[in-house]
Amino acid sequence: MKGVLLVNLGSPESPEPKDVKKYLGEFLMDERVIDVPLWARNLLVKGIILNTRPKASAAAYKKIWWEEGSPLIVLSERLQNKVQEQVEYPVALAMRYGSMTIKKGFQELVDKGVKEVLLFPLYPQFAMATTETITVLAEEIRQDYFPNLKIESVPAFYNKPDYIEVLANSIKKHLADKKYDHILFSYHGVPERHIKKSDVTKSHCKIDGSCCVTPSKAHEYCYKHQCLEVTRLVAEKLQFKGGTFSTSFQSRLGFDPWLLPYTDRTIERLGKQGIKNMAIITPAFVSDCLETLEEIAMEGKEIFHEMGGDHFTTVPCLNDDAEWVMLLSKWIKTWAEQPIKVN
Ligand SMILES: C=CC1=C(C)c2cc3[nH]c(cc4nc(cc5[nH]c(cc1n2)c(C)c5CCC(=O)O)C(CCC(=O)O)=C4C)c(C)c3C=C
Ligand SMILES: [Fe+2]
Ligand SMILES: [Fe+2]
Repeated sequence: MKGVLLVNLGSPESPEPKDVKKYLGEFLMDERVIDVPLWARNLLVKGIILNTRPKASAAAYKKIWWEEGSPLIVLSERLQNKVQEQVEYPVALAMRYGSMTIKKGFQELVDKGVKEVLLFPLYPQFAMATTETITVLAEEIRQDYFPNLKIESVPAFYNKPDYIEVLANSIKKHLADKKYDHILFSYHGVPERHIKKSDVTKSHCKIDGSCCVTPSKAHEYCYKHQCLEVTRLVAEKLQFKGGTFSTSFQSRLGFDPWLLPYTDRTIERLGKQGIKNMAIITPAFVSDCLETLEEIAMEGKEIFHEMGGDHFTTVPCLNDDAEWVMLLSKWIKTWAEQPIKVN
């Protein structure tokens, strides 16, 4: 039998500093997230970040936490349940970090008789810190605990026409009665170094403003290219006029150069330039989370108002949107009809 494992990032068990510290410890000690040698990662994460950040992060989590739990987890569960209603194959949910492990997800499927799994990282764009860390860990778990299980992974789907259509429809629906002079597409950032490490050609990605628009094999794994493509394709679909939309990158951590321009500075600049009404969409996330509900909808809004802006609208992530559920279900059914292609 076939089955599906949806995988998202994960969240702390609670918004208390001790749980946030535990979560950040697992997340940031991942060599594909903070990609420095182990001794340096230990020093940076265990020596510095875990002694300073959990308190502030916990305060941020407390502002967005729901009665049912972390928005990211609750919204991922709603998505899983709705997809399960549409497909006949078992659909399980796991998180890369935290207690809802990939191992438990595989076990749940195996217990239902599943022998072939569609591993579905819930990220439209490829990144070493998201898609790759999931597929690598899933393969290790398969080898160690489920050697007979066959796994096929879903690659980044950033440019699939049906995905762009669903995303565009959701934006159109949410902005129908809103005032906006500018739309900002804000994606989670990554250090520039990650882009270079993922460059399969080893020479294409110079992050010079032109490599991402010059065709290359590197783009199959270029996070920046894939983000820019989502902006371009959605803008084309919704016929946004040039100059009325732009792209930026949020949530940087540490002192390395991250992808530019930064979202907070872009919001500030737009406000200073006299934009009075702005809308912001966050297509790197399929579920609303700390980064959209706090960093954008609260902090971003505050920056914009401080700069003299009037209306600041945030478009929700796809979450459990009906068209998104239909699309995921369609992809799963199409996959299930083909012989499995093991990675
Ligand atoms: C597109 C998805 C994501 C990428 C790429 C990514 C990279 C990345 N993130 C950090 C550090 C942090 N991220 C944090 C939260 C967070 N990150 C993502 C997604 C991506 N991260 C999500 C969905 C969330 C929210 C999780 C939730 O529980 O709601 C945090 C924790 C919050 C905080 O303390 O600010 C950190 C830290 C790095 C270093 C990185 C590297 C490429
Ligand atoms: Fe992150
Ligand atoms: Fe690129």
